[in-house]
Parts: sequence; C-alpha cells; structure tokens
Amino acid sequence: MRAIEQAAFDGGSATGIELMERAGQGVVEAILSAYPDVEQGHRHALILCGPGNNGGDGFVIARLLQERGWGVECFLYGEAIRLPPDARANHDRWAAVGPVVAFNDWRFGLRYGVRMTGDVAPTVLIDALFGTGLTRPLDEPLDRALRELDAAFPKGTALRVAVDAPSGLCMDSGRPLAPGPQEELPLRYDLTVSFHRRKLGHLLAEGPDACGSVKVADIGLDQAALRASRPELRETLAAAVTEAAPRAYELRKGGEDNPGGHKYDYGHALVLSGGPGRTGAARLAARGAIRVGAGLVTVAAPGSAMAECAAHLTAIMLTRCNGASDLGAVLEDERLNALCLGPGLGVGSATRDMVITALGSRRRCVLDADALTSFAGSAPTLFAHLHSRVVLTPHAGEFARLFPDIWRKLAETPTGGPAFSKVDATQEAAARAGCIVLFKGRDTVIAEPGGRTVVCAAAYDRATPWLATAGAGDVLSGMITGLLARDIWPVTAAEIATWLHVEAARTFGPGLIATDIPDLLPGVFRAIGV
Ligand SMILES: NC(=O)C1=CN([C@@H]2O[C@H](COP(=O)(O)OP(=O)(O)OC[C@H]3O[C@@H](n4cnc5c(N)ncnc54)[C@H](O)[C@@H]3O)[C@@H](O)[C@H]2O)[C@@H](O)CC1
Ligand SMILES: Nc1ncnc2c1ncn2[C@@H]1O[C@H](COP(=O)(O)OP(=O)(O)O)[C@@H](O)[C@H]1O
Ligand SMILES: [K+]
Repeated sequence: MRAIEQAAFDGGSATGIELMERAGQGVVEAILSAYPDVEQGHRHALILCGPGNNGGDGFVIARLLQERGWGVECFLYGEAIRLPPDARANHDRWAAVGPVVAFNDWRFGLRYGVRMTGDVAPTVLIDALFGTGLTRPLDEPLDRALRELDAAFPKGTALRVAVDAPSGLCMDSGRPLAPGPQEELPLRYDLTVSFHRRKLGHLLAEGPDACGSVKVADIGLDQAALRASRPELRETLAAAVTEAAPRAYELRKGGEDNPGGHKYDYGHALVLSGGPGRTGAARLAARGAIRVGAGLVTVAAPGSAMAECAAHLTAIMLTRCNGASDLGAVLEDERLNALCLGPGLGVGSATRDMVITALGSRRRCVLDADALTSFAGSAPTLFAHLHSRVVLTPHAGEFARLFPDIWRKLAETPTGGPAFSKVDATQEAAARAGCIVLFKGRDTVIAEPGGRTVVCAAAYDRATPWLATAGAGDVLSGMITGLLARDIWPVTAAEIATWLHVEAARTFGPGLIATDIPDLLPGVFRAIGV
C-alpha cells in the first residue's frame, strides 16, 4: 500500500491531502450506505484521532459529518504539533470549527460513567487512532482508556467503526498488539472501512473477529496505470500476497483454452487408502479429485480393504497396494500423473516408505494428514525427498509437527509490528521444504518457494464455520490432486481448490458434512461460469 501511495505521489497523480480527503469521504459514505439508519434521529459521533495519518482521516471525517449537521466530539491521542503534515492540516481545519480533547482529559469513565441518553450520547464511535502505521503494542494508559469506553458504550449501544484498522491490530498479521499477555484488543467493531484493497490484517488470524465487516473505499489509486508507469512498483506488486480466486477458465473442459477431448487428457489421479475401517478418508479425497474434473481417479487400497472400498466406489477405480513396493509397481503406469497420500493412511514407517516411493517417482503429489504426521521428529528426511511439484496441506497441528521452530515463532506473543504472521510462517516453511505449503484454517495461506503467496480467507461474507468438520480436509487434498492431474500449476491448483472448497461450503451453509462437498462442486462451477 505504501509503495502504491508513493508511486501515485511520484507520478503526480495524487497528493497526500487529496488521498486523505477521499479516505475520509469513503468512510462517511461507507457508514451511510451500510447503516442508513444512523442519519435518522439524533446524530452524534465520537471520533478518536491518533498521532499519524490515520488520525488525519479522523479529522476529515469529523469535518464532513459536522457539515452534514452531526454533533461531533474529537479526541486526540498525541500532540497536534507533532502530527504529520497532511494530518496536521486536517486537524487545524477541524480545530477552527470544533474542540479537540487532549488525552489527559479523555476520562471516559467519568465523562460517560452515568449512562447518557438523549442528544449527547454518541450514536457512532469512530476509531482513527492507528492504521497501517502501528509499530508497537498500545500503551497501557491508552488501552485502559479504550476499555473504559468499551464499558461505557457496550457493543450494540453505538455503531463502532474502525478507520482502516481496529486500533491495536497489526495490519501485516491480523494479530493484536495489545499490552499484557492476554493479547486481546480493547475494542471490537461493527464495520472497518479500508482503502484501495483489503490488507492482510483484515484477513488473517484475529483480524476478522476485530473488524466485524470490511468495506473497501476507492480513493482513486489506479493500480493498473501506476503499475504500467512505475517500473519499481511492478516488482513490489509481483511479490505481493494476493487473495485466492476461482480462475474459471483453468477449470473449463473443452473450448479454446483447454481443447482436450479424451479422459486421459485430464489426467489420472491415484489416492492411497488406509486399511479396513479406515478407507473413508481416501474415498472422500477420490470423490473430490473426480468432481474437479480429473479424467480418471483410482483408489489404491491394501488387499484387506479392497472389498470395503469396492462396496462404495463406482466411477472411481480400485487397485491393490499393500505397501511401498506395490506402490512402486503401480506407478509403472506412467499415466498416473498425480498422487494423494495421507488421508486415513496410518502413522508410521509403512506410510513413510510409501511417501518416499511416491516422491521418488517425481509425480505431482499432495501430502496430507498421516503422510505429514509420520514425519514428526524426522522432518529433514521428508524435506530431502520433496520437489517443486509437491503440495503439503498441514492444519495447525501438522504444521507444528513438521516445522516446530516456525510454529513457536507464530505462537509467541508479538511485542512489535509487523508481527510474525501466518504468511511469514508459510513462506518460511515453503522455502525450507522446497515445495508448496498450504497452511489450512479459516485463514488458509498457500506459499510457493520464492514465488506466489495466496491467502484464502473464509471470513465475512465467505465465512464457512461448518467446514470445521471431520473429513473436510481430505476432500480438499483430493480436489488439489484432481487439479494437479489436470496439469494445473501446483500453486494455482492449491489456490483454486481452496477457493472452491470454501465456496461449496458457503453455498450449502449450516449442516454441511464432508461428503456433501464434492457434490456441491457442479453448482459452484455453473455459478462461476466454468
Ligand atoms: N496509504 C495511503 O495511501 C493512505 C493512508 N491513509 C491513512 O494513513 C494511515 C497510515 O498512516 P501512518 O503511516 O501515519 O500511520 P498511523 O496513522 O497508523 O500511525 C502511525 C503513528 O503512530 C505512532 N505509533 C505506532 N504505534 C504506536 C503505539 N503503539 N502507540 C503510540 N504511537 C504509535 C507512529 O510512531 C506514528 O506516529 C492509514 O492507515 C490510513 O488510515 C489515508 O489518509 C489515505 C491514503
Ligand atoms: N472455522 C473455519 N472456517 C473456515 N474453514 C475452516 C474452519 N475450520 C476448518 N476449516 C477448513 O476445513 C478443512 C479442515 O481440514 P482438516 O483440519 O484437515 O480436517 P480433516 O482432517 O478432518 O479433514 C480445512 O480446509 C480448513 O481450512
Ligand atoms: K484505526
């Protein structure tokens, strides 16, 4: 964001004061469009302004609301004379028409200790204390003041709006920078209005819980034009994290982009199954693989589990595989071009041997669940065999087993910003493993060593809490495998599968179980124009 802003300044397409004015306008418009009722009855805003440009946005909002006839109270944290120039200019414009309460005089406990009613009680509370510039935890006295405010106006009594960021939330990580070990922000919000693009902090970790909902205001930064005219920006943007997208054209069968006609043109995926009574996970994965359009999908099961699998499989084929040497023989069929190992496979040396055989074949491969856990304590052995066409899909527990030191960094209470984030952790893990790492959760992060990083946030209007159900991850592994079989680039396969997985769950809503997910894909495909 800073690079884009700088490019706009350098290219003369905007000044800081113009951007700040548009940011303030954007916040006012977003509030009025999301909550038109706030214009009814008495209109009174309490605005907290901070020591940087986020505070400057606050003073613009104060002026614009007052021009609309609102009652406005402004509270400044920091000294007016030390505000950066654009924020200072907007402070001064506001100070000419309305008072500014210095931090020593905030005293929210006293000021609002007796429950207020009528024309003086704020209906909207606006936090313009810190945005992307937060570099350290909130100071104790400020944290205390905000907690007093929280107590005076419990959530639901006044609309709470954060400008760009809930103050105390690190926008690079979504992690609170609050004093004390409890790592809890003093205030949570109904609406967060950001500028130009959502930031990582809105999507990762606790970000979505703090922000409430996120609206993005257009402040007139033309990213495409800036990228074209400023070469230095091109490089920065190429390395930037993106949000997952479905890429419908990659999924299409037939047509100009993907003219294949034969089932083998869409690849043959092989999913390894566990023994009797533990075959369900592989079948879930296999169904995911065939629904995303792999031409053929075969489950490879131990002899003792063949009958159990056969009783459940129809479009999916079945072959016997009693261990690593059988797998080696099965893989002599060169048409098997994508493998999935892990779901229900069992933890131990038999799984380790099969993983090493699979990796030795240099096939595209997804390693999940037991294929990862089997290498707890011997991760370097796994890393020595990995290659760039492998996707690891750990959840947090599996991630901690394979990358314990990285996990510890992520678990530490952050003492400054930018805090170590799930993006940092996933990128570090991918670099170490030498393959794609897809770190699951509500905020799934996918990283390619030295390449793309993608975030898929199941938050806000894409929240899918019902994906927290046994087997959902198995289906995801299968979907990625199916896309790998279709010759889709591994990081893109991981991105598309994750997006589809969330979308399928979202369209279904409450009551979702893992077996539903593959069968929801045709509806999603139709909706996105595959
Ligand atoms: N980047 C852009 O294109 C635009 C940015 N704008 C606003 O500018 C904001 C970024 O402004 P700044 O970079 O000035 O950063 P902020 O306003 O977020 O805060 C930075 C200031 O707070 C201080 N600070 C950081 N952590 C602190 C802590 N824990 N306790 C006390 N002081 C602390 C810093 O030393 C600095 O003075 C954005 O979030 C957005 O609201 C908008 O005006 C519109 C355009
Ligand atoms: N609260 C949540 N919101 C959105 N997605 C979630 C949530 N919890 C889990 N998921 C997703 O559901 C899947 C669960 O996978 P996993 O933990 O491996 O379960 P299993 O091993 O039972 O299949 C992952 O894709 C994960 O990202
Ligand atoms: K803020």
